[in-house]
Amino acid sequence: MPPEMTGVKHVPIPNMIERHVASPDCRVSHFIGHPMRKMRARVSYPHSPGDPGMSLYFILGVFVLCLFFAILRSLPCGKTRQGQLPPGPHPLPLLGNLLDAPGIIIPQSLDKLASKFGNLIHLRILGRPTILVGSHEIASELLEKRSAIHSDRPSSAMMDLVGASWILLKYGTEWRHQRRVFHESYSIAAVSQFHEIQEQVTRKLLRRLLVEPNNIFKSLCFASCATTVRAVYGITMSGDEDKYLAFFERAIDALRSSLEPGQYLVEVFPWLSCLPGWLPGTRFLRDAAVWRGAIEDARRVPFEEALENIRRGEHEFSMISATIQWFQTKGAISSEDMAALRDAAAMSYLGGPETIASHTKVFFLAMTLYPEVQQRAQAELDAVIGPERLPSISDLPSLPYIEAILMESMRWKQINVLGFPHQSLTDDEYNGYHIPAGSMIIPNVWAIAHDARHYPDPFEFKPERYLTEAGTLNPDVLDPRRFMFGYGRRICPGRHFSQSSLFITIACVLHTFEIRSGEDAPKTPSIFSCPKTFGCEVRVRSAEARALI
Ligand code: HEM
Repeated sequence: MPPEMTGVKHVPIPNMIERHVASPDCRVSHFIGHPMRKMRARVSYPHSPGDPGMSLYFILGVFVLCLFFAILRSLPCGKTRQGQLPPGPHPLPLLGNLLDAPGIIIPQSLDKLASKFGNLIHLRILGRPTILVGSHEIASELLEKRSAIHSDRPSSAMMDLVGASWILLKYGTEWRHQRRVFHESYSIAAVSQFHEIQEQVTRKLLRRLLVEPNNIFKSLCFASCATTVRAVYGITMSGDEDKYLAFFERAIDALRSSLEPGQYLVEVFPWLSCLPGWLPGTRFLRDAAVWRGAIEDARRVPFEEALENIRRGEHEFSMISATIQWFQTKGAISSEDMAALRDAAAMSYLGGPETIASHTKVFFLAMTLYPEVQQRAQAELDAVIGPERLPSISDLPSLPYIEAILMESMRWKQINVLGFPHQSLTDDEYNGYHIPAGSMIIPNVWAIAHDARHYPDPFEFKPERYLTEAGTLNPDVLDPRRFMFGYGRRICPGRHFSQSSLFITIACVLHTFEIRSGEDAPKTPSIFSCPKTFGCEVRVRSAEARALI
């Protein structure tokens, strides 16, 4: 992006924006007053009681047929015509390994599976072959080197029902278009345009920690959401009651509920989504209609507001304003451009804040348990930054110990023990094992992050593991950022943005505060996960530090 585009406050309004705001299928401004009520009013079930199109007998007939074929497809078999599948637990007829599914999001069960079957495990979940990959080397071979084969996403009937299939885009033209939008805003070169925003919001976080030292987790969530909403939409969030915090929380809850593993039979039998909503057992259809409203609000309302601000010439620099300028340099803006921008923005809004806040929380937990790490970090900050100023994102190369804390905070405890599933487009073979087309390939991030070959004492928080004796980053140690953001063509496009957000928060908090365990701090926290809340307090380090806040 040419440098003159960054920081520009007013851009001429392209006709496309006008058309988009006024377009009849984009009536978000109508929802602002009563978003949920209006969204719900729009949702209708595919078949009403009086609809003669589908009789109960027909539904039953289809059900029996599907059941028959599902049983046939799921009969236990470790071999296909094309070759031997990777080892794994025995699948049950019809259910496959569905009963193992809830277990695979629990580290202890993943450990058991890996010790029995190794680093490449085959399971049959929701009628499809699922390959769990427990080593970085295999994940990078399949998902990076062979990413032309394994870069699709599985579809989900529940995501379709809640109107969120745009989050799991198939590998194709639409995804490529959206990826170009992401690249334009979040590539390593482009992401520095957000540094000032990230630094400003971090200073606000420090002030809030000073005033509310006991409200740390709420403050972290607010800060990560405020950074994203400001950077993406150019909107400044006001406080805990801000509507964009509420939209975000509702949409995240909706997504979490609809993606709960093993919860919905409709994932096995997608045709169940065609049943009328009044039938007993179709509660999921009614829930989905409510969740659809929450997700659609988050997708459209802030986008419409950002466009309106641009139209009125009252906007701040943001991903939206910069991308629209970039579109203009290429010529006329198409409706596909605007849809790609809307969805890229919404994926940032829904994908960024929670992940960033969760890793920051892990950092706080580590500081309460490893005071010697905190002291060494503060010694580095005192020596490099000094008492006169706060750290900035450009200080990252001079603060290797802080960067090592960031890396260890990502590796030590995971928010999601499994990575995002990829789907194979064609058959593949790895190490003599057959990987059928349509397989879901899921990195077992928890196992990779605790692989003792790369990380001796994997359950200890040891930032020094990434450093040479001279105190510089050691390129021979596997950098957790190489797997925590996924792999290959589907790698997280927000990774550079996230790293600067995490870095500036860690550096500024350590520079100004001392983090201690609070009264209800866990004496021996679980080695597996980060507790939802834990006793933690912050105190200003010194009078000089207070003056900086
Ligand atoms: C610490 C914070 C974050 C972590 C750990 C993280 C992690 C991930 C992972 C593991 C994936 C799946 C990659 C794969 O399929 O191989 C992903 C995808 C994605 N992330 Fe992030 N993410 C973070 C923050 C962000 C932010 C801030 C944004 C946006 C600004 C973002 C946007 C996305 C998008 C759009 C995708 C989907 C990519 C696709 O399907 O092609 N993420 N992220």
